[in-house]
Amino acid sequence: MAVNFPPPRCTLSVQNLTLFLDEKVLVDNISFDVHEGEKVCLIGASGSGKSLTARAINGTLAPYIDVAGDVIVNGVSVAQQPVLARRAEARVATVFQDTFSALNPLMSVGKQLSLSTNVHSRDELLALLKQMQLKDAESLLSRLPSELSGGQRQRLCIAFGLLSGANLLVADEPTTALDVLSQQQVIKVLRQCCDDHACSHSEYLHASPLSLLFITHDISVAAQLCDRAIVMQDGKIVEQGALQDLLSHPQHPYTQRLVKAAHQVFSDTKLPQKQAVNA
Ligand SMILES: Nc1ncnc2c1ncn2[C@@H]1O[C@H](COP(=O)(O)OP(=O)(O)OP(=O)(O)O)[C@@H](O)[C@H]1O
Repeated sequence: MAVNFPPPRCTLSVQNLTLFLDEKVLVDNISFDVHEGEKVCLIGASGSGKSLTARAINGTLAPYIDVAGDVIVNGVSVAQQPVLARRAEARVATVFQDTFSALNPLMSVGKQLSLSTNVHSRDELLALLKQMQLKDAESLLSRLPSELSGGQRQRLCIAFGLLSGANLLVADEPTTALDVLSQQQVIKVLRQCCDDHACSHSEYLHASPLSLLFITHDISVAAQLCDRAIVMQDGKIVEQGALQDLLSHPQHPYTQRLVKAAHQVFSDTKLPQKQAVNA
């Protein structure tokens, strides 16, 4: 007898979102959903509106930007709500390209983790860092953020984000400033957090499957991580669908250019498969 599973829950629903500055439309009537456990990328050129969309989702939009439409996180309408006004279930974990803006430069990593989270004992902190694939965890705890590599800092920021208990992680260009090996480590951690629910083995992290909105201008990085892609150009969504479909049959001229450029980088015309990250 066929078993009917319930459809996955919608973690994030962006509905006809428009962002204006005075008369100028910066993000133009965009709509998309992210379901529980999904890894979705928002791809577009610089200035296409990706970061503004991320800020509307996580509640950090500048107050002078006008908002129309809605953003619904775990069933709660939050489009007009700044982050500090949000109920716990509508909080969104966010990691940015600039890790220094998220970390206190004058406080050791261990102290920051224990002050801003419920993880206090040294053993618990060490276990957490291990989950983030951070080696030499003992020594990391006593270091300042400036004494970590960019990739280590980015994985630390992912840990901070997830420790908030959020089930939605928005990662805004988290690998852009990193070298290729550090990029791979960050992608591997994000994959584990989403796919294997590795983080949910810890009582300190989210209990339900994590959904990811991964923001990038690089479709070849997105291809290593995400299932679905939303392509933005000039504030509008021009195409969305399964990432592998977009890679093999891009419809919109902008997506076609993105895919062609990515194929030129990988001269054998094969983009990296998601599994390659596990190698
Ligand atoms: N706080 C702001 N005030 C005024 N205009 C803004 C603000 N933030 C972004 N913009 C404008 O909105 C448009 C979209 O910017 P956004 O930062 O969302 O682009 P992006 O796709 O994230 O680009 P990048 O990949 O370079 O980060 C741009 O024209 C930008 O100049």
